Amino acid sequence: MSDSPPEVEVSPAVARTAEDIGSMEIRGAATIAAAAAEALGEQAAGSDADSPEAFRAELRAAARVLYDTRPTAVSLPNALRYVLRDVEGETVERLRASVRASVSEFCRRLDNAQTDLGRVGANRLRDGDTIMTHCHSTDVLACVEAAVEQGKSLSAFVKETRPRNQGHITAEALGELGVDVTLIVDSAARRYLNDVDHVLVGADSIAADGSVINKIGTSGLAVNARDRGTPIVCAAQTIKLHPDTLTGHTVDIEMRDEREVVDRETAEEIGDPEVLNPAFDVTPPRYVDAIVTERGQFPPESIVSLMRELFGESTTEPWAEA
Ligand SMILES: O=C(COP(=O)(O)O)[C@H](O)[C@H](O)COP(=O)(O)O
Repeated sequence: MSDSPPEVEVSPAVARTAEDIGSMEIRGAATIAAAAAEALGEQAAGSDADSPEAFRAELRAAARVLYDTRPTAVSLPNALRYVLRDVEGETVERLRASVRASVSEFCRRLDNAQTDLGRVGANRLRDGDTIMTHCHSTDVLACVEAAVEQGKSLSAFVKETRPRNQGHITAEALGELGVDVTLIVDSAARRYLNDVDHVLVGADSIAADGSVINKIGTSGLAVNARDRGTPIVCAAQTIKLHPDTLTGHTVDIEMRDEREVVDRETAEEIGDPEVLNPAFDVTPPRYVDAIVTERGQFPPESIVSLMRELFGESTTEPWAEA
């Protein structure tokens, strides 16, 4: 999180996107990345800055407001960095055009990466396989969609994923793809793991040691899957690789409002206990069989080489790029 407030006001479009990310109206790491990039584009399009310096200051402020929404998905700072890195121009008009081109290029790459990743993931799935999912990941759905396009017939156990029930979104999306869906409560996962060929999860961030940071409950599912001998695959575009972890930084786990877990009235009825609501957890690499990216699949322990190739040794704050 940034440590000081933005020095200039941001456009209503940026403020709206930031609010929607914070409230999870816009959610999921890839979707957040695309929305943040597009918001920078809207900031540029609507700017009436009278100098290149003022224009750049607005972009920096917008990046900070967007960055401060949710802390765990690294796709957000990676997207901001990507868009701002290539912004060039001596006039406001040239800068504006440059931001818009950069946003389009970013969104195009994001879409292509998901399609390519889907094909890689689909190759791991066989006709007649059963998968188990946790939360809602568009990268996971891309793998399933590609497998279905290859003519494979699949079944799925879908964990509901308390407290926000993102599993319902997954159930609907898989059903539309023609997958035979069974919805289960989170605590039933272990019971059905013997009937499952692959656990498929997404990621909000992948650390340099290959740890997968994803929706709370992923690590427990992975440990159970390992115990049952069920392979666990993480589908994650390279925008989920967390470059700061190369230099030893840890990933900040978002704590959300306790009212997502229990409403005020019920809390009072049960003696008003302390409620903790972490949104994500960390799955150590030894519980993950493969990380599927648009660049191929990797054992988690080797992801560090790809990370170095893509990001170098260190990164700056996203707004430092503008
Ligand atoms: O944990 C979540 C979403 O959490 P939340 O609902 O709290 O945002 C998803 O598994 C990842 O973000 C990957 O999603 P995608 O593959 O779509 O990027």
